[in-house]
Amino acid sequence: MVSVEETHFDLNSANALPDTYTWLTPQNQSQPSQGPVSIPVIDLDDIDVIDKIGRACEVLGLFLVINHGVPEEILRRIESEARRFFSLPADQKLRAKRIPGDFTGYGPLPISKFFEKKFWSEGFTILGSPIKPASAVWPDGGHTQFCDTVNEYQQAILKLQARMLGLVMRYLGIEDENDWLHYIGEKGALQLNSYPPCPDPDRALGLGAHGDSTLLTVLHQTGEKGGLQCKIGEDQWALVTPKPGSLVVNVGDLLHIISNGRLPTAVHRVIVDADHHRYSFVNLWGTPPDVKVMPHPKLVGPGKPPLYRAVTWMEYLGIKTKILNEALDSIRVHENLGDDESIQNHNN
Ligand SMILES: O=C(O)CCC(=O)C(=O)O
Ligand SMILES: [Fe+2]
Repeated sequence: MVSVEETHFDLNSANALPDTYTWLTPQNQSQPSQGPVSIPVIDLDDIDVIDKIGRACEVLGLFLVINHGVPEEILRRIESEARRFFSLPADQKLRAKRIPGDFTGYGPLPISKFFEKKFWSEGFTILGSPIKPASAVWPDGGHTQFCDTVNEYQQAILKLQARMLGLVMRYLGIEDENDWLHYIGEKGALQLNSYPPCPDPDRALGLGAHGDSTLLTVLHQTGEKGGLQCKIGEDQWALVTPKPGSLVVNVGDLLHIISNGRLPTAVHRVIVDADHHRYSFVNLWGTPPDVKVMPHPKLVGPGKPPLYRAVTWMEYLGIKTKILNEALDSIRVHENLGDDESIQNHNN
């Protein structure tokens, strides 16, 4: 039998793009279409922050946030721990290999299986405690520092996510925190991504187009070049140019559902570069296990039927891992606001 280690292709030492990674149409346009759209920068200290963050969520579903309160020092530490992990020899990283059906683990990003070609990236997903996968990688105690950093990073980002959710809820007219505090769980999933320099970046893709199964995703990226692109139209992508001190935030499917379709899920993808090794640290924040996510009662009413049925985060993740970009449609119970003719019967 061929072992996993033998079939593992090491992106970090490759000097040509294998066929399995080569997209037939150029993916990485050297001039990404920016169009008239620019990515909003939201200052959390801005006096009009509620309106600005709400509009950013409503228009594009993706923005940069500054004055976010996440200590610089924590961002530096997660970066250094991720570099320490990804620079390990392949066989050591593979000790935490993701087992099919599991979210946690190292390997190609979970959405890869939906795409015809492979992505020029490696990912390490941590849902729940990092101790088990990290101690498999570093059995001699080297995992402690990694786990402490992951936990601190997640705590800091969670605080930010909860603060931003409160602002967005107020924008939507949900003023009382008792009407939204139940969405806040202990922590989300953490996705560490590495995009090594690529020998033929125009024909490769770091990560294919998708929306996240989250309330809000908060992402910290390294370097000045960027790589993340946000979909702004049919085949039109805006580069999310990094801004020092900022974090990227995007609306995920859960918040889209809660907002009853008012806030769009930001569809995004990642392009790669010939020289620049980019990393991203993505906090995918969902709801507590027992919470049924559905259009918020305050956002439905006469002429505003609920567009989606209720799902828990885990149920939705399960659907997403089966049908990815069709997941939202599969739980849709009503086509459009006010369109009474279009009720879908999903019991068929
Ligand atoms: O690396 C990035 O900028 C995006 C990663 C991403 O979209 C994800 O992990 O869901
Ligand atoms: Fe994503």
